[in-house]
Amino acid sequence: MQTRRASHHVSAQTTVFCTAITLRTVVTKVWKDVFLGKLDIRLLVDSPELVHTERLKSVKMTLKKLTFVTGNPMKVSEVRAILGNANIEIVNQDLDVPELQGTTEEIAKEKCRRAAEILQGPCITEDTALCFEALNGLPGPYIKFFLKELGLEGLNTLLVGFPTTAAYALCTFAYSAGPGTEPILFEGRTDGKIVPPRGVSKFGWNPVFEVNGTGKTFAEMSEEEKNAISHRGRALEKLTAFLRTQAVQA
Ligand SMILES: O=P(O)(O)OP(=O)(O)OP(=O)(O)OC[C@H]1O[C@@H](n2cnc3c(O)ncnc32)[C@H](O)[C@@H]1O
Ligand SMILES: [Mg+2]
Repeated sequence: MQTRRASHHVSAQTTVFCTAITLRTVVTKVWKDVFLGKLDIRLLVDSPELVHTERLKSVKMTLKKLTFVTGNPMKVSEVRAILGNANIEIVNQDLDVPELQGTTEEIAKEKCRRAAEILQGPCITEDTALCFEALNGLPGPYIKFFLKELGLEGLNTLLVGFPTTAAYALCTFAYSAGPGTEPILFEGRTDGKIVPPRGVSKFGWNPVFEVNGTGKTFAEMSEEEKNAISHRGRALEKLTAFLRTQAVQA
């Protein structure tokens, strides 16, 4: 009788011990993934029911949420429309991130680095440049200030006397896996020319940018038409392809 009770006691202890070891292994693996940046900790909060690492990996593969740091609601709406069926939810954070002077790459990387530091987590940022061939690529990343000071007509006046009005729109997305990691860039470009304003003026310099081969400015296109050929659409194609490879390696 005593022997039976003792063996029962030992087997209960063994079960508790094994469960503790298993739990410890799972928890250690999850926190290691979080620490190494393989797993966004917010996924744990969003999906507390998923405690098995294999299932957590599959959550990462779907990349449900991505924080897009921007103060521009039109960018958010275009990105959401373009990513519509890519199974990625864009969460917008309007943080006041300083934009440095420099090349489009330097500006994009530094902005994303700072955004990830403020957020203490992964994020994407985006910079849009409008580059005039006659001006060796200027205003480029400084288009926001030129547009604000000169207006749509002024962007045309700027090119009077130059032999070409050729221009291109350049969109640079930067992705940071978290603070302390080097942002990765994804560029998209659309070629066109600067023309007197045409179409509905809802977003930035859309009315003065006529896309090559279409005879239309961005402001004369439907959202779908613009997104299919835009600098933003092309950059997002590269970003989503990258996110898919990340998921495969997870
Ligand atoms: O917070 P962020 O993301 O920096 O938003 P922002 O509005 O400051 O954006 P940028 O620094 O990239 O400046 C780009 C300027 O070009 C404008 N712009 C950006 N994308 C555009 C697009 O697709 N069509 C027309 N104008 C655009 C935008 O309104 C800004 O005036
Ligand atoms: Mg900006």
